[in-house]
Amino acid sequence: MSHIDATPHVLPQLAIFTDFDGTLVDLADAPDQIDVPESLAAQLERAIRDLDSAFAVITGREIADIDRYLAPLHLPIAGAHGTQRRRADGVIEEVDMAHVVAAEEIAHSIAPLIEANPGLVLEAKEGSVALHYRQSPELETAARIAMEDAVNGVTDFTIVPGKMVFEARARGISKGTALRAFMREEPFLGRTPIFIGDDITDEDGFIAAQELGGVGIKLGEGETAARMRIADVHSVHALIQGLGDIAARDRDAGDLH
Ligand SMILES: O=P(O)(O)OC[C@H]1O[C@H](O[C@H]2O[C@H](CO)[C@@H](O)[C@H](O)[C@H]2O)[C@H](O)[C@@H](O)[C@@H]1O
Repeated sequence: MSHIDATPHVLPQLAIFTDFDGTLVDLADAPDQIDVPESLAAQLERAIRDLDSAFAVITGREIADIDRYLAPLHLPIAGAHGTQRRRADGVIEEVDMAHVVAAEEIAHSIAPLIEANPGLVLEAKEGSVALHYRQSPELETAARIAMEDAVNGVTDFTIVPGKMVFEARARGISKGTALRAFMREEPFLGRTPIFIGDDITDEDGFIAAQELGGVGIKLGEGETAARMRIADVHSVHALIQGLGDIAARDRDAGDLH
């Protein structure tokens, strides 16, 4: 008679990194119109406890935005595409003033286009700029040209296209550099990184996670470097909760031996 080993497999200790818009919350018509489920913060808090706090948000938004949407949580966060970073010990790293000034100059150059086209939305962030055309898709080309002109006027900035948005950020900074920085620190150090995201700006995060022995998980369709895919925001919530449950199970099993 064959013997089936019923012992559950023990997962490596994971560090979970996730994007915010389109991954933790569904997309909306404008940045301030997202619907954040009331239960989300509590649900994340439970999973994060089970993951020994090895959980961070890596987003294009500013840190303050995520704090507001996930209150009362105060997570490790990389904001503005890696320009800002709050470490797990709560310390917020200083943003390079040159990047702050360059982003202000870009926002200033774009301002006349916004005044002439109320359907465009400009988000001036600390060290990066987003120009949204979701409400006026016919202005995509005008938005791209205006961003290119503005970025050409400053040193060392680049444009990353996102979902109905052109984002300007400093060269050499990305979600990948942010993930790598977290992975050099406790409580992430030595763990296996997983990065979950939905957009082109998340590709650097997928690549970094995979180069560090982990996995990128892409939500939805489209070309990607990520090795795995997930269907929707609801499944992301379920995945995070499930990984937390498994981490708790493995820890309890370890305690018994
Ligand atoms: O890295 P993320 O957390 O995905 O942030 C990327 C950008 O997300 C936001 O814009 C996107 O979501 C909006 C709300 O759903 C949507 O209206 C817009 O079209 C999307 O591009 C945010 O406003 C940006 O600052 C982030 O960089």
